[in-house]
Amino acid sequence: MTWLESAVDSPYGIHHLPYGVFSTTDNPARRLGVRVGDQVLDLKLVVTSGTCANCETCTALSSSTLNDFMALGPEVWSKVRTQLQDALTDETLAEPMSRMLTPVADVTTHLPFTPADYVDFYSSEHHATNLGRLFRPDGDALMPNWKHLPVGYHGRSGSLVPSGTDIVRPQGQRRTPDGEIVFGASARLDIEAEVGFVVGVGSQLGTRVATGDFTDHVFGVTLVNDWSARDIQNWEYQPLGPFLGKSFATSIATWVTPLDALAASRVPAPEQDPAVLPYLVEPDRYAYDLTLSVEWNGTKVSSPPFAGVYWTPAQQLAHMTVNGASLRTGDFFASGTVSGPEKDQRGSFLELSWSGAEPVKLDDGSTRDFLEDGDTVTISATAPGPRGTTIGLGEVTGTIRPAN
Ligand SMILES: O=C(O)/C=C/C(=O)CC(=O)CC(=O)O
Ligand SMILES: [Ca+2]
Ligand SMILES: [Mg+2]
Repeated sequence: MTWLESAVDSPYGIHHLPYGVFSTTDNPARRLGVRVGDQVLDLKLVVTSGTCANCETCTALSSSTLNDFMALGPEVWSKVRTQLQDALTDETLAEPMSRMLTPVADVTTHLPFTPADYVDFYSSEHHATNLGRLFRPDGDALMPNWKHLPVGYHGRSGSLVPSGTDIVRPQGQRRTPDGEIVFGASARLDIEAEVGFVVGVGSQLGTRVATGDFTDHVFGVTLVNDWSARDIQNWEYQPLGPFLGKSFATSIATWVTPLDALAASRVPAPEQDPAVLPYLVEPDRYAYDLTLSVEWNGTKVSSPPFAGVYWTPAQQLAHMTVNGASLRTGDFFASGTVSGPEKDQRGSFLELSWSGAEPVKLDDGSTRDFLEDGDTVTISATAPGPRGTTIGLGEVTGTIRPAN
């Protein structure tokens, strides 16, 4: 058991230990931290208090971004995680280590890693079916390729922002219902509740990553809100996919949950029919049992279940490298909007309000279809941890500011 009282029975207990980058008013330098209970453990102080003379791992842990540590690979990740768990349960270290803790309420968190490329998939069958109905009511809801490959698009990694960043309402072109082409602030600003995966270990250009090698490359998981301007998107997207309707900002949670922490949350992934091509077959097909929660101005409006998503992150990784495209440390790929079969499991407001036909009621008595200026959306998630514990993923939140 840990000596840190706030970590006992906490969704941020020693079974979790997510990594982030933080600073404080006293010390504005960005440094790596591990969240434990209601505290942040300063990894730079941990390293400097030890006797190690700049080994690769200690140098990486003294960095201002997770990239160097993520590049070291799964053996190092596991070793450091075990060492942290040992230290946090060693009573003799309680006193010296307490001096390396800062309350989470007193820190500012930043983007935890320097993003390389960013890819967003479209892997929830319920979401893709709903969007197909709403965007293309005259065609089949699912495109003919959808069950054969994880559909995705390249996003704009420079517009990934940390949780808490205000989101300025985007402006752009759209077509009015009368067919007029106009320019202005988006009137259909939406969210997408997603789960993101951070690549630690890269790969060589010209080679591919097998589904079974997922855990050799992926460091951890973080929640995503892929803000989407539906009016801009609906006019621009054919035939090359989303562009300016999504690239104005994508928010990510600032705590990265290591994959090791989610070992107990593995559950069988949905069966796939038709059978997939051999490069998408998984030696051990599993999903992660994360239940997301979407709050709109404090009202919980949805609980999207990630375990039901049709394409797994291992398949997404294999697909995005099957042509020989290389991976780099800091690459980030998101699941796509997570929507379940039930109405209160939909991961976007476009679906929840059925394009405005069924407004969503908030606890303050107001109703909404799309986002208004001043609205705040917070996405959080829980997962089962080992031995009956719970893991709480770091939340991703953002508030809408008026168009410039
Ligand atoms: O069906 C479409 O044309 C568009 C779909 C999306 O907007 C979804 C997207 O960004 C991918 C996802 O989040 O699932
Ligand atoms: Ca998306
Ligand atoms: Mg976006």
